[in-house]
Amino acid sequence: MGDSEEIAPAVESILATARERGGADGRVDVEPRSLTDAFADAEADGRVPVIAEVKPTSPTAVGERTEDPVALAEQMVEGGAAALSVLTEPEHFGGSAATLARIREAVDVPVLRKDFVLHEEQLDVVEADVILLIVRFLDEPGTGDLADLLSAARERGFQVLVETHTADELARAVEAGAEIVGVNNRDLAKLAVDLDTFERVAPDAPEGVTLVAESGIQSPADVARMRRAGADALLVGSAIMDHGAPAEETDVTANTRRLTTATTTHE
Ligand SMILES: O=P(O)(O)OC[C@@H](O)[C@@H](O)c1c[nH]c2ccccc12
Repeated sequence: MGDSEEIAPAVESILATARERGGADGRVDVEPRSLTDAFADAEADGRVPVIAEVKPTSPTAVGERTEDPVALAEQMVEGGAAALSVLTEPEHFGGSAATLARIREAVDVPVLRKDFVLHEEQLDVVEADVILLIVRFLDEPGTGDLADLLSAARERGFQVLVETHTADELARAVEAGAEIVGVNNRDLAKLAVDLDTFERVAPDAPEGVTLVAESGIQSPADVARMRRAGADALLVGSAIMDHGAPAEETDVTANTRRLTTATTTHE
């Protein structure tokens, strides 16, 4: 897996199903909504660029949200989200490609397809503005090559968020030509979150790369911390979805707004 650490069993199981999952016969041809323009528009409007994630559940979540994902997505946009991320992995995250298509139809912000894409044909499952490629899971026996998948995605019109977790993975992402790089604060070997990860890895990113801090961002103080460390944008799921809380006590719009209105001096 690029390093010697064992992958958490939950992630192994996600990967095992991802390796088996087929793609689509046709080839998608996307007219993407620009992610970097959406970030710039948010900044111009005084909002922190946040990619809010529609994630019905996850291996680390305490519960599940059963509301209509389209309604949740609309509330996120209402709360100032610059873009949305939609999990399409069905078995461990409760996602679906059809849900992503419905959400993309309902909003006008860019939509990221969050999944474990390992092979080129898996790019063709659904149109999205941005697609995620996870460095740690590529360039392995039985999976695609990062640089090849990056160009295959771009040929279809996708923008690509390349996810890293270490300095070595960041170097591989840059080498492969990534322009938008995510640093995941969650270690997929242990599933533990540590915001130091972004602070450690971000300084190595070359000028001109758009940097997204991913996972574990809970509060306006966390937003401030990631922004001070150089995050151009943040990817937030759990703190907005509030998995454990009952639907009537969860205000997704307010959860999103709390983070999009954070200032760099928040403590
Ligand atoms: O719910 P959080 O801690 O705010 O994290 C969101 C997002 O970063 C996380 O869902 C994620 C980051 N990389 C992934 C890869 C696959 C699935 C999920 C993810």
